[in-house]
Amino acid sequence: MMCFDSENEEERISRSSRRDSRARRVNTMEMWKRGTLDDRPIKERWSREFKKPKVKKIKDPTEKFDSAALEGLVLEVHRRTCVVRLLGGEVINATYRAAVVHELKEFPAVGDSVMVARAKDAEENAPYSLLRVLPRRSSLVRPGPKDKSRRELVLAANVDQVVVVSSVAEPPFNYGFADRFLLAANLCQLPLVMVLNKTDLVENLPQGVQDFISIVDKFICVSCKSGAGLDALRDVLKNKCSVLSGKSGVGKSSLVNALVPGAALNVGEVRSLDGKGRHTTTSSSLFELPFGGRIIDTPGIRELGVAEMDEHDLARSFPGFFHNDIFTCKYNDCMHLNEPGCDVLARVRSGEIPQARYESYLRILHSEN
Ligand SMILES: Nc1nc2c(ncn2[C@@H]2O[C@H](COP(=O)(O)OP(=O)(O)OP(=O)(O)O)[C@@H](O)[C@H]2O)c(=O)[nH]1
Ligand SMILES: [Zn+2]
Repeated sequence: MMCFDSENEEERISRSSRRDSRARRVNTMEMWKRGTLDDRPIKERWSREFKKPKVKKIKDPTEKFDSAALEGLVLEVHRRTCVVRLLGGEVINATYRAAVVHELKEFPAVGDSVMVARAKDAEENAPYSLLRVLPRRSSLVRPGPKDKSRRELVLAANVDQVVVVSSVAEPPFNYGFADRFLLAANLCQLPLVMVLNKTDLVENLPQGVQDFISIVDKFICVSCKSGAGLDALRDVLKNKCSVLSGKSGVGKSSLVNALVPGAALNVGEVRSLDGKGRHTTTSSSLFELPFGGRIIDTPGIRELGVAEMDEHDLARSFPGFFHNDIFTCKYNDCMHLNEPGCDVLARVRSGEIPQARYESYLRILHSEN
């Protein structure tokens, strides 16, 4: 007895439409043999659009606006609005419309330079609209495939360096977090600076941490409590735009407060029940440093939901494994685990690739989420 549950029904329909298209092909063959084949391009013969062309008018996002567009810097990004500081210093809210986002294939990110304007006949307190995101000099992008709406998630724009704040104790050094930022920074060709906070709590750095900092571009040991290392950190941040990230509890707020008097971030704030803390998923904040430069305080890559990289992409593009992206392992799909002819393993054994870098790769490869 046949059973037509919904799944079978679907299958049956798809099978029959396959049969139809096969029938059409057969007909075409017949017509060709008989010399009655309509040889107009397939578009002309079949397509509804061709018969009734629909010309899609691309809206000019500026048409409704005054020519007096103003330039500004994005300080925060929310779901539909962003906080922009205009060149004149005024801080405003600008909404970004789907059309703009569609045209840019991109959402605005903290650190972007943008053009905003008010609608032509708007009142004084009407909101601004975002017209354009000016070209980016660099950006920190979440590693992994683009998400469903096929956009890259830019964590911060126009940045010079990525600064990861970790604590050496309480909570202990978080390798997974550091790995992800090291990967993201390397893939975006941005230098990574590791800030090790709470050094007042330990005599010596644990061996694992020492190994890890050997593969970052720069590291600075600080203590917000004693003030040690803060001057060295100021030197590193001076006149640069740095993305700052750190897991909860490592002392990032204490650090920002020490660097930007008046930032008034809550230290040791009670966190929400879900444990994810006070950050909303898309916002970040931008702070001007009193000694020159700025910092962008971003929620972590993990908090943003890591779109896992395809593991073969990871094996091919892991920073520091291959020169000029030339894959030198014997097998194309080598994951550098124990495959014969693996050049990465050979160079880890010879010391050319630091063991810590290889371990960072393994941690990302085997991480879940
Ligand atoms: N011993 C020691 N404690 C520190 C240091 N820096 C910060 N702390 C403490 O670490 C705890 C967390 O500090 P916060 O600045 O709130 O850490 P955070 O990373 O901003 O954490 P969230 O606000 O949860 O994101 C607080 O109790 C601080 O007093 C330090 O250098 N040494
Ligand atoms: Zn390999």
